[in-house]
Amino acid sequence: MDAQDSTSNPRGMAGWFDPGLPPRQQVLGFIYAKWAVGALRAAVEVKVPDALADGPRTVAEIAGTTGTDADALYRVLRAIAAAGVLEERADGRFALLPVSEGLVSDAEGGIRDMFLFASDPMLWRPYENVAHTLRTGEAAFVPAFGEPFYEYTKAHPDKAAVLDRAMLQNRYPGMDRIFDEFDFGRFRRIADVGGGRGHFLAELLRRHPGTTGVLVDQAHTVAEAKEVFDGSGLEDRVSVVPSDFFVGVPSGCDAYFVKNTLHNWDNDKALLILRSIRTAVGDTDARLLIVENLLRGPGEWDIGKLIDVESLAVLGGRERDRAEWNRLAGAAGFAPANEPVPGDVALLEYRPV
Ligand SMILES: C[S@@+](CC[C@H](N)C(=O)[O-])C[C@H]1O[C@@H](n2cnc3c(N)ncnc32)[C@H](O)[C@@H]1O
Repeated sequence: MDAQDSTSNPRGMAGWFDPGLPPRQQVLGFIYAKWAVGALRAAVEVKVPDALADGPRTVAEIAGTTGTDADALYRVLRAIAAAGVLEERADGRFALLPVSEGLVSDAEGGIRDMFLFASDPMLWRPYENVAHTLRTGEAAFVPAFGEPFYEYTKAHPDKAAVLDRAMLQNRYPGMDRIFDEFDFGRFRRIADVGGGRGHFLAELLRRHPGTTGVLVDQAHTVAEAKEVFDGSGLEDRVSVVPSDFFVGVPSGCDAYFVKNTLHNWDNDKALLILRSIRTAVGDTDARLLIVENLLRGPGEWDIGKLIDVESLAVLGGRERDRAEWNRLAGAAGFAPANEPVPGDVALLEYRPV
């Protein structure tokens, strides 16, 4: 078995250990990731991948395009190449590799915005003080930025834009499997609660021409939904409804899709969101469709267990296993209606009771 297999490696991230060190020191290999991410983030910020999009370039050429110091740039690029993200050629030119092509701006299937969000100080600085969260239970984001994450992004439009743009790229192979396997076509009207700018709702509507959709998110986020829907041909099939999901969500839908959103919140807050949905469902048979990491059991490798610490330290949120989801949904008045497989992103269907 490949030690770096992200889905089934029984020893977690053993591929990050440095076998060149004595066993008691090998965990220092995790620190290499910090060095690599810091260098790569800088290169992505100044758009080195864009400068290489049309082919290999010398450091002088890249420094000219990106407006950077050639010596510092060379050292950063050399480090990134050593880490396997760029190619450093014998003739002194640097080139993109398949793993760096997705870091070019607007690359098809790319993840530049997601990479910049995930390595942004918003998500980075809480990691400087996860011990605060351990000692107090409070998200480390709060002492670092003076307020909770979503209040901070509401007050800082530039940071909200970093988040919202990243969510357009919040897409993994597990999600494609869900789109392919789950029959969304059986619904007439689907609400995407906390649906960001509507990227997923647009894809659902495109795949299922018989459905209509309701995009539900904060006013400043749905204000940008026109970027997704204008000119898409879907304009007549979508309603955009700015709402605070703690207060209420629109009724009249036969499915309420909530993706990568409930994990942002602790059980008390997540329950409020689910109760808003349950109120909207009323006495209909509308379904609750939760898409989140579904945690595997004790001792098993699961990337969701690492994401859980980010949810905890940044947002005070949590990833959950099946029993936790069922308890939460049950408290809001929903019963399980399918049997998703843990260990990846999963769609949990619930019916109202
Ligand atoms: C992590 S994002 C997920 C976005 C999208 N569902 C996805 O998977 O890409 C969480 C979303 O919850 C929204 N949100 C946060 N607080 C909210 C509130 N009080 N009412 C409605 N939406 C809210 C955010 O604006 C954001 O779009």
